[in-house]
Amino acid sequence: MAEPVLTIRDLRLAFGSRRRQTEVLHGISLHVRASEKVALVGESGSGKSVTARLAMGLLQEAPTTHASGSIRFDGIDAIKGGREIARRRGNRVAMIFQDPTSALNPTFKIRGQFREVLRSGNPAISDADADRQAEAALAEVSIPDPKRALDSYAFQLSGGMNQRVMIAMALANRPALLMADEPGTALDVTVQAQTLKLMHELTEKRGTAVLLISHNLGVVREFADRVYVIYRGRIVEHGTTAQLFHEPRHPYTRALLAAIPKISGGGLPDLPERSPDFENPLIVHEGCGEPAGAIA
Ligand SMILES: Nc1ncnc2c1ncn2[C@@H]1O[C@H](COP(=O)(O)OP(=O)(O)OP(=O)(O)O)[C@@H](O)[C@H]1O
Repeated sequence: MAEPVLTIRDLRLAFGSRRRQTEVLHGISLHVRASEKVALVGESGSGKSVTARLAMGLLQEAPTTHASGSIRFDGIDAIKGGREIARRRGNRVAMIFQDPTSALNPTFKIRGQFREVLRSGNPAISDADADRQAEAALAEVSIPDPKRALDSYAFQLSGGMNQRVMIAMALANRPALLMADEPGTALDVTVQAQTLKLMHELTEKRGTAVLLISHNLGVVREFADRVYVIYRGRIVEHGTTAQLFHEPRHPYTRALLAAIPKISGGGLPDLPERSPDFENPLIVHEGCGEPAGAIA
């Protein structure tokens, strides 16, 4: 079996001063093997993002952060070598965030940001070569006019386009591991589903390992090979995706499964079939209550 690209053992994290600390991670252990797709699932505040940020070397330098345990990526301990891990970001390990538009720099065009990413993997790359690679990468994520996208600012592109740009950038240096923190949750559900599908296809093609962070077990069902369920800073259950869905053992996993929205195909039962007429708000459709103009 392939060696893990990421191994986290007994990870503990507390925030606060030396004298007064609050522990938020109470001994997390998980691993991700080469080419494997693993999900870390739990509700808001359970400790998913801080685990990923520690693994990316993004948190441990802060004076109010107290981390112990081990996070090994590429033979480097991220707890001790935060700077070294951070240096490798975008090269051997990359991250995709929830909101692509705010993750991109609003003051630079996509072209400049893409060149910077490619240069972090290959400092000697020329502008012309970087642009060629960027165009090919954008075409691969189905951006219709890559040249035009490169000459745009993030705010000129839709959220869905920015998410594709982020995926193209994250995978541009062929990282061994991609960490995706709730990708697309800031966008609508259709775009979120497309984002996950695209990410799945590209990482599958390239053999990139993925750690997907999500609060929604429904989202990870199609995506992940294995799932870790995190609850209040502890892994309460882990197993293959099929095991977890068919035989959930922990009550919290069962509660997460029960929270998956069910689409039965029958539509929402209590709503009238016709939607309100926004061009003629005074016309009241059956079941919609008072006309807009009637509200004092
Ligand atoms: N910089 C910080 N200082 C103090 N506490 C923090 C800090 N960052 C996170 N926390 C706390 O750590 C806990 C875990 O936060 P984390 O962001 O990892 O949760 P999460 O599971 O990713 O939730 P969400 O889905 O809402 O992002 C929370 O109680 C949060 O308030």
